[in-house]
Amino acid sequence: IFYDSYTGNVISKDEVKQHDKANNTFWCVGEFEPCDPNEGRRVDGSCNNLQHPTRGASHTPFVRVLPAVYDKDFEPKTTKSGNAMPTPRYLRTSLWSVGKVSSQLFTQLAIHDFVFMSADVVSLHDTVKYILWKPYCCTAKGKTDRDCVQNKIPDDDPVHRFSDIRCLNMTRPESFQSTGCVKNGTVPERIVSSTPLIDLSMIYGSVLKSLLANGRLFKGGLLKYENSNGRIWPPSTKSQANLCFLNDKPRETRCHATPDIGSNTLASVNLMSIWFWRHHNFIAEQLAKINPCWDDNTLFNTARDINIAVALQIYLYELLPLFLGRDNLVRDGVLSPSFGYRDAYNPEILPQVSLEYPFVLRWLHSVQEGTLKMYDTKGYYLKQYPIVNLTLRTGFFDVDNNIDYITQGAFRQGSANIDHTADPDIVDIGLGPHQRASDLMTNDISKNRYFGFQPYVKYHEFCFGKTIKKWGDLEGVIDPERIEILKDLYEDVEDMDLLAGIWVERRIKGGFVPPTFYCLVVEQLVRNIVSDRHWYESSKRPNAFSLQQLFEIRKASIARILCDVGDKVTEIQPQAFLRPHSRNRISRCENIPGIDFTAWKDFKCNEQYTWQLVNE
Ligand code: HEM
Repeated sequence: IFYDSYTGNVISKDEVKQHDKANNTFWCVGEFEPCDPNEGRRVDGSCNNLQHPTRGASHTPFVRVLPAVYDKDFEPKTTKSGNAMPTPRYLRTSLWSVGKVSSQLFTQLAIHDFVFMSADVVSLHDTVKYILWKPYCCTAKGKTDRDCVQNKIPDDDPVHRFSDIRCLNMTRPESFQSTGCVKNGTVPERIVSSTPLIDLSMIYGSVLKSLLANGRLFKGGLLKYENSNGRIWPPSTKSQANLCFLNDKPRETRCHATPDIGSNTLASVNLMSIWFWRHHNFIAEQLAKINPCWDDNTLFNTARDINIAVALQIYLYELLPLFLGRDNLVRDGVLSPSFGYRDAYNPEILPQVSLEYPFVLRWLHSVQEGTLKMYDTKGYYLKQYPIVNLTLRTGFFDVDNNIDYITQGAFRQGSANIDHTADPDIVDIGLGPHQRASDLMTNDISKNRYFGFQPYVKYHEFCFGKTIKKWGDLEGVIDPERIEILKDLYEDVEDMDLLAGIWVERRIKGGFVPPTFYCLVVEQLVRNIVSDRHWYESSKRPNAFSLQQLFEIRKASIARILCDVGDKVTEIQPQAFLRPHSRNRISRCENIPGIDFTAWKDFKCNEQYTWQLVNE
């Protein structure tokens, strides 16, 4: 059955032909088998909501927490008085100091996991577009291409007053309008290729065909794998021309050919993808030992279901409470207060992502350290490497034991501190050799405007019910010295960009993140839980876990994953998102609890197997 990706309505073969002619079928048309209410989670995300089968699939619309605001022709809005807004780079350099301050609390591993959680619901084309497809935005040609955004650098810029760089490259976000699915002249609605729910899109992809071709081994429920230098890797592309542009050839050759090649992008996504890829196979092997008569399909589907549940369990119950506050998350319905089932499914809420959710996660760019530190297995510091030079460079991990040392560093090195300081590499290099210069956080403010987000004060009102009309109303929300800077930057408090407000807010009570960041992340997580018919804590979903199985999933931890599939990890601290300290000592893996897979023992299968053995 063919569906219009935007409206979700069934369309005819003739209409599909029109899209073929316009060369936009990939974006605008979804083709799905009829739904079976008893089927598990589909890779393409379709049929999650039985009344709206396309919702939950890729290339379907985001929701907006607040309606968009744009100027004429969907250009970014001006100030209340009609003047130009302050330039993104000027805002960034004014609101952030630059330097290196390590968190004494959180590890780099926590940041790796945050990036992986974000990557599950977005896709790389908006960045690839200005790196590869339209690299000319800062040239004269860029002035005439409507897709191009030229982020100006002021002449007195603290860094580039010493260089000739006066513009940072960017393109507008791809939308249903830009891809030709919806007519121009309507509010631009963002389009991405991942499925909107958190379902390990980076491992299994978002298209069944790709999973079958590039993922499944069709043996023992396993994902395809390769053995290189004694390590297990996801399958790699054999073509010289591949996405890993920064591989330092001829030594570095590896590039993943996984169902979603986005696994090659940021170093964090890459590492987490390698671990969760291997973790699928680890689970499948355990299940095969316990249930020797399970066929490949049963092993694969059960391993995938457990792998997704483990990822969610770790995001919700291990990662997020550390940053957002456990009590806050229980109060707001993100964490279940009990160990047992949680049946929160509501078919009236569609499985979608808010446009604001992945956007506000960009605040974490300020918590990214510029260098990855490398340690040996005994915790001796060896060396470090700039993380910005590892984007699209999978080959690096496969040489010189780098993956071993980087894995050790992930749980020993601090993240950047949560403060008013951003790492110099993140704000002046950003994309490494992919661009002459780039500032991730300048792009973030610029994207804020191209997404048409309402001003910060409107989101503050949405989240906390408090109207802010004058600078004085921000007392208690933002420190006075930050308000002083903001006053110099913006003509009026109501002009302040959403992200600028988040950047300077005081931390939330009981957690470490800005309150409006908290509000918009929680808003999405709750939507996720109630709109996902296959939510792992539910007792009513198809093939739901037994209570005993769910209790086992609750034991999952990032430390255990690294013990099971990390390279040369034999000891680690139990709470590996936190730096080791006296109550979180590095100890041997044998002491880290893990899932007991006998909870999945299939007695029918075992009876039959025993019977077979007896007869033989
Ligand atoms: C070295 C580290 C990192 C690099 C090189 C990097 C790079 C980028 C780039 C190039 C973009 C697109 C910017 C644009 O709109 O033009 C981006 C967006 C984003 N980044 Fe990062 N990033 C890094 C770290 C992080 C971290 C730690 C997080 C934590 C969650 C994160 C989350 C995001 C999110 C959610 C987006 C928006 C994606 C989208 O909406 O398509 N990034 N990043």
